[in-house]
Amino acid sequence: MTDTYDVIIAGAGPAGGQAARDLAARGYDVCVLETESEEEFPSRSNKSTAGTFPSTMASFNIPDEVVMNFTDDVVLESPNHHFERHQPGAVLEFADFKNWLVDESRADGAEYRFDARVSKPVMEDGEIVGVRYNGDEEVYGDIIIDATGPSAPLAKALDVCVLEREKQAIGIEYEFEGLDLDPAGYADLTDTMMLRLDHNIAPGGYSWIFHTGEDTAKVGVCYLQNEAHRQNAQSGYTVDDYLQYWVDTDPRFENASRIEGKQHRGSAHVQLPKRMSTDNFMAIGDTVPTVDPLWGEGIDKCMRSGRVAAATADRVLTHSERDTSASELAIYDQLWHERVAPKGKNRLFMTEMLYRASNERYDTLLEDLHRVPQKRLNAVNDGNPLAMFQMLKFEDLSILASTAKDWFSN
Ligand SMILES: Cc1cc2nc3c(=O)[nH]c(=O)nc-3n(C[C@H](O)[C@H](O)[C@H](O)COP(=O)(O)OP(=O)(O)OC[C@H]3O[C@@H](n4cnc5c(N)ncnc54)[C@H](O)[C@@H]3O)c2cc1C
Repeated sequence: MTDTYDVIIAGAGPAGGQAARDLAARGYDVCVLETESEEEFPSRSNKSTAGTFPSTMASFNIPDEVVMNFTDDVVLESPNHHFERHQPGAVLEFADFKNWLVDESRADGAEYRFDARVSKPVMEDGEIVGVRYNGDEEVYGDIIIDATGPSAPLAKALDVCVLEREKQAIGIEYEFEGLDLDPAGYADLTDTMMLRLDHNIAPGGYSWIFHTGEDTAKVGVCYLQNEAHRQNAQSGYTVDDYLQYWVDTDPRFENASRIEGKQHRGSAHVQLPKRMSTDNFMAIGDTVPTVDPLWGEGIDKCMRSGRVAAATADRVLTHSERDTSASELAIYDQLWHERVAPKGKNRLFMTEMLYRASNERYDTLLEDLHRVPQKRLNAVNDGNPLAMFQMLKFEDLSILASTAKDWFSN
């Protein structure tokens, strides 16, 4: 077993798996270190609802075999209203998807070491040249990529990204059977992905029901422990308690039961990254962090960050003089802002405003959505400031002012 590679990747999630896939396909020696055991992979890291859209499926050639259910529409719910939009999607079986990434990259020659918990960088003359894992084992590479999600042991040690506790979103999800997907008074959730804005269920965040076929669905809650959460929180409630409260009070769950062993939980940081690379090093996926602030779409973004990191590595490694210095790898940061999270700042600002709004404002927002032209909705979703401004009402000025105040004081 060689212990020196072109690229070492810590973490076999969507970001690390995709980076390994692209690099192996280009003929580089790649080694992926994953903390979980191969037999149970993914276990703790099987955290995602894994709702995706056709553009992701096509861009990364994701096969139908890892899809649990193809959906037709996206539904937004507030306490008393809903808004439906035709937007095809696919709910993946996240575990199968992660294993598919491993198989694909392995087929092109990537080497995987499971049961390999990365703890810190191996440094030489102030630069990372390898990683330490499982206590005292070491492996070396020209480029090291941290793709371990929020644990980020290498990025933290190199001071590349500082993940803020205040910006950590936590999520919990169960898979259910026996759901009533089309009761009177609610949207028909058959073949849909539904997101609900309701501080009684997810204070400072949102909840969801993603249909996975017949009478089954993925049902979850996530929120940031921010000011909006504190204002609306129920004393002593954990994220699990909120999900239980929803299940106990919503008639759609009256005859529903949890599917044994189908529980997913995890976290991601919703914040703007400052930098993502340094000498011989790039941080990708939720290590950066990369997840879309507004709707928590992380798979597409993380795979795209893996892809632009692989393209950057390819660019610097093809030179006969391999220059993997910070200034050469900074192209990754540039590509990230252009191709992974364009208008990231605007979308983050919009998200912070959205979660500060009241339940009553969520109701009026959803009523308004029926009247807003599709083109403008697309522009809002793309983070267009003018389109965002056009959605505001007079009563939003105080939210706008407090969001702006916090934004500029941080
Ligand atoms: C509850 C929940 C629901 C979500 N729903 C959706 C959704 O519907 N659609 C969507 O697009 N996104 C969703 N996301 C977001 C998406 O899952 C993440 O953005 C994405 O998984 C991040 O990918 P990643 O590769 O950066 O990191 P991760 O998926 O976190 O993968 C990191 C990998 O690194 C490994 N690892 C960790 N530490 C170490 C270490 N020290 N050494 C070695 N290996 C290590 C882990 O075991 C894991 O395999 C959801 C997230 C959560 C938590």
